[in-house]
Amino acid sequence: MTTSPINQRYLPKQDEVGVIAVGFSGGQPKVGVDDGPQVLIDSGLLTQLSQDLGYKLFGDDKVNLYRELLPQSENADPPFRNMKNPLAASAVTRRIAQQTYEHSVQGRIALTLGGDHSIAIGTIAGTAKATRERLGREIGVIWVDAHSDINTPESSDSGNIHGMPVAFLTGIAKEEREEYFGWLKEDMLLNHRKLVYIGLRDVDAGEKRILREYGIKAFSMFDIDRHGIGRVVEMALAHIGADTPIHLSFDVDALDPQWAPSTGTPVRGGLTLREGDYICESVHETGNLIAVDLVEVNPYLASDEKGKQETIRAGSSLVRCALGESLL
Ligand SMILES: NC(=[NH2+])NCCC[C@H](N)C(=O)O
Ligand SMILES: [Mn+2]
Ligand SMILES: [Mn+2]
Repeated sequence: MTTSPINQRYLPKQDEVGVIAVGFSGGQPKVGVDDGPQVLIDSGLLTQLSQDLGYKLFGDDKVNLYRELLPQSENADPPFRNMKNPLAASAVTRRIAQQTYEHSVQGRIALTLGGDHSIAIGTIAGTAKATRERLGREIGVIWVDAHSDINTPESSDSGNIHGMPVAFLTGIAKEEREEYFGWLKEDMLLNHRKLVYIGLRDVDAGEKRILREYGIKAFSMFDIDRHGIGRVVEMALAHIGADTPIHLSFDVDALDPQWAPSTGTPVRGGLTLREGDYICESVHETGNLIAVDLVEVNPYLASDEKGKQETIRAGSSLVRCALGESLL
C-alpha cells in the first residue's frame, strides 16, 4: 500500500505531544468514567511516552474536572431537545476544543484521555479548526468503536450525548443556541466524507439510516471477519486519502469485553487487543497522525480487579501503539 506521508511542512512536530486529561462523564449516566484518565496516568502511561518513546510532553499532568464550567445542580441543566446534561456537555467540550486547538495549531500531536465519548465533540472541533488554519486542509477521522455515535438528539433513544458526537461534528445535528453546541462553527466541523468507522457492531436503527443517507464509510465486525484487519485498515486509510492529517478517536469498547470489560456500554464480538493495536500502529505508520482520543475507560465497571487492570492495560497499549511503540 502506498501511504506516503503528507508534505514535510505539513507534518506535526512528531516529537511533541499535548496531553488533555478529561475527567468528564456527563455524556452518559454511569459514574466512574471521569476517573479513566487518572487510572491511565497512574498506570505510568505518560512516563512511558516520555521515557520510553522519547516524546516531549506538554499540557496536563493533572486531570481537568472543569468544575467551574458545570451547572450548579442537575436541576440547573434540564434536558434540551432530549439531550441529558446538555449545558455541561456543551460547556466542557467547548473548553476541550480550545485546549486541543492550542496544542494542534502549534503542530503537537493532541492526546486526549477520557472521559466518555461526548468529549470528542471538543477534541475534533479543536483539531479541525487548527488544521484548517495551520495547514489549510480538512482532517480525516478514524472512529474505532462498537457504536457509531451518530445519533441526533431526536434519533437517540437514550438522550445520552456520548451517542451523538459525530452527528454534531459533521453538522448532521445542528443547534443555533450557543450554550447548546451552537458554538460549533463551520471551521470546526468534519466533512462526513473524511470519516471512517472501524469495529461497529451495535448501531441503532436511526443511526443506520443516517449512515446510509450520507454514504458514510463504515467497516463493521462483519467486514473485519470477511477481509481481515490488515485489508480493512488499508481500505480505511485509502478512503481518508494518503495526503490527509488523521485524528484517531478510539472508544475502548471497540475491543471485545474479553480485553476491555471495564466500560459503560460493552458489546460482545469485538476486536482483539492485537487488532486494536494494529489499527493504531498502522495509523502511526502513515506519518499523518495529528491527534488521538482514548475514551470510555471506566475503572469501576469490571466485575473484578483483573478486568479493571486488563482494561487499563489495553487502553494504554492502544495509545502507545498509536504513538509508535511497537514499530521497529
Ligand atoms: N460512546 C459510546 N459508548 N456510545 C454508546 C451509544 C449507545 C447508543 N447508541 C446511544 O446512543 O445511547
Ligand atoms: Mn462505544
Ligand atoms: Mn463511542
